[in-house]
Amino acid sequence: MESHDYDLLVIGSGPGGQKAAIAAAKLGKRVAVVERRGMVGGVCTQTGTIPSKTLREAVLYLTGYAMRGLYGESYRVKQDITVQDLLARTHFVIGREVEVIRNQLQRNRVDLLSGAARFLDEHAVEVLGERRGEHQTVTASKIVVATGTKPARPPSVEFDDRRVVDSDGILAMEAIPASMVVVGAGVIGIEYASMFAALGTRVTVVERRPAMLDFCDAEVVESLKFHLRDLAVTFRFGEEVSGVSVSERGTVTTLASGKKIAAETVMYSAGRQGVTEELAVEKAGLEADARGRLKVDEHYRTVVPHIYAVGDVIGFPALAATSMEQGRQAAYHAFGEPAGRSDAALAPYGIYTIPEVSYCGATEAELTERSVPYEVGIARYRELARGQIVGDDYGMLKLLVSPTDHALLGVHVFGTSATELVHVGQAIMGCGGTVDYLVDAVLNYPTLSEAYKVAALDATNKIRALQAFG
Ligand SMILES: Cc1cc2nc3c(=O)[nH]c(=O)nc-3n(C[C@H](O)[C@H](O)[C@H](O)COP(=O)(O)OP(=O)(O)OC[C@H]3O[C@@H](n4cnc5c(N)ncnc54)[C@H](O)[C@@H]3O)c2cc1C
Ligand SMILES: NC(=O)c1ccc[n+]([C@@H]2O[C@H](COP(=O)([O-])OP(=O)(O)OC[C@H]3O[C@@H](n4cnc5c(N)ncnc54)[C@H](O)[C@@H]3O)[C@@H](O)[C@H]2O)c1
Repeated sequence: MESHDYDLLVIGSGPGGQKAAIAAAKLGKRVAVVERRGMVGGVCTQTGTIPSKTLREAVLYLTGYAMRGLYGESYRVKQDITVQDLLARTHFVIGREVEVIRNQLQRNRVDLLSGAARFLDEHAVEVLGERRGEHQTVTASKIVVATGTKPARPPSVEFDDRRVVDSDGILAMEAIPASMVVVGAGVIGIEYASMFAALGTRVTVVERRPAMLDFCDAEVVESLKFHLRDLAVTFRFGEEVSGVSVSERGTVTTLASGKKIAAETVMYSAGRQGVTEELAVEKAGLEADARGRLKVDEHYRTVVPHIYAVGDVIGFPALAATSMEQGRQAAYHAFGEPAGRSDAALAPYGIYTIPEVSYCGATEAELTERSVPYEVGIARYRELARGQIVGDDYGMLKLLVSPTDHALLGVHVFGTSATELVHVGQAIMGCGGTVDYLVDAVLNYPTLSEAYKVAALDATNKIRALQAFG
């Protein structure tokens, strides 16, 4: 180990890279992270999770959307919302987050090397700085690749970062468009579609598949579609974009079916590509697949045992939360530190649409497919005092419960604070708890968490009613 500059070299400072670096530093290892200038914190902090979630918060606040149930449909905090209003908050949060990350790395004595990394061999990496000729070679006994993804850009479409953009380009928009086509109804597409719809943009979502977010609870997705349609979103499912033409007057998106859609802006959110091209992975004995992703084993080891890969560059589930955990697990494994394995089946999903969606555990469709019997318990926010107080009359929490042993099989939440609430159910499932705990528990009042008790009572009442038949 002593012959190398570092015990661990991490390539990429997104959530996966950060946690790998800090975990190794806490084990007393000499660690460095390589990151390009202006990208500290990764896609997560600079162009993905943090900006999109801050933008959403700014949209919710300034449009007064969440309060319209209380004060009426015309309620606004600010009449003419500008891009500057929205982006000011985003830039502020990004700046603060970058400071936090830099500080955490510094106080854990992790070196931050500025530049683009490229493998020279399986232990050596060249770091190319911004200026010509500015480069250094570093060696490490273990390496973690956490280089993430970038938006996939179909070669047939000309992105001009003004009228035809992807989720990176949308953050540099100059004005809020009156109309927009969103290509791809994945999580990114639907999150941005709902933000712009709340701002008053006429949004058309084009999706090749016949449905969206099909991994979520079908009833929740139905409710979400209903809400988005109510915000004037048009869905074109089962339709493929065949081309986009641009002129000074705007864009025209042509679908394979022959339909044409005129809009001020087109936002592509049709998948992402692993960032491995510039890394020269072949020099280290690695090979990326057609989508730029690296293959790993259950310990996040690539085919070269001292090189690990974590985060979006290894593909599904490609979330900030899972990337962080993979980073920590990889570092522990690399240095022989025992680590408990987190149960992937209990990793929650949080979709920051307006309204938001979150779930953990199984869906009804999965349980039906596996012939697992379940009972459903539902709580509607409009019947909760807190639901009334916050003006959410559409939210709901659904529990899927085993009628035999009362185990909690899944939690699905739609509406205010869904992404926070889901963790109560996750904790119960993670600890092998049952719905009976919720039936007997006393919860703060008035809260949205009370939904758990209401839904638990609903489920157990139904189970009891069935048992009456013997
Ligand atoms: C619009 C959007 C919204 C999202 N919202 C959410 C959300 O709400 N919740 C959630 O959990 N996830 C969300 N995600 C996904 C989340 O951002 C990713 O899962 C997460 O960022 C992946 O982390 P990572 O560690 O793989 O690295 P990334 O964050 O992808 O960062 C990788 C870093 O590696 C650097 N890098 C690449 N190549 C090199 C090189 N050769 N040399 C040096 N550095 C290099 C890049 O510059 C980049 O900074 C969102 C993503 C997008 C795009
Ligand atoms: N809240 C969150 O957790 C969150 C938020 C945003 C992103 N993410 C992560 O980022 C990743 C990338 O998200 P994404 O939405 O870009 O990718 P995705 O692959 O999930 O969705 C892309 C969609 O575009 C469709 N599509 C592709 N080409 C098309 C075409 N020509 N015409 C019409 N439709 C087309 C695909 O059928 C697919 O449904 C995901 O893995 C997601 O987990 C997570």
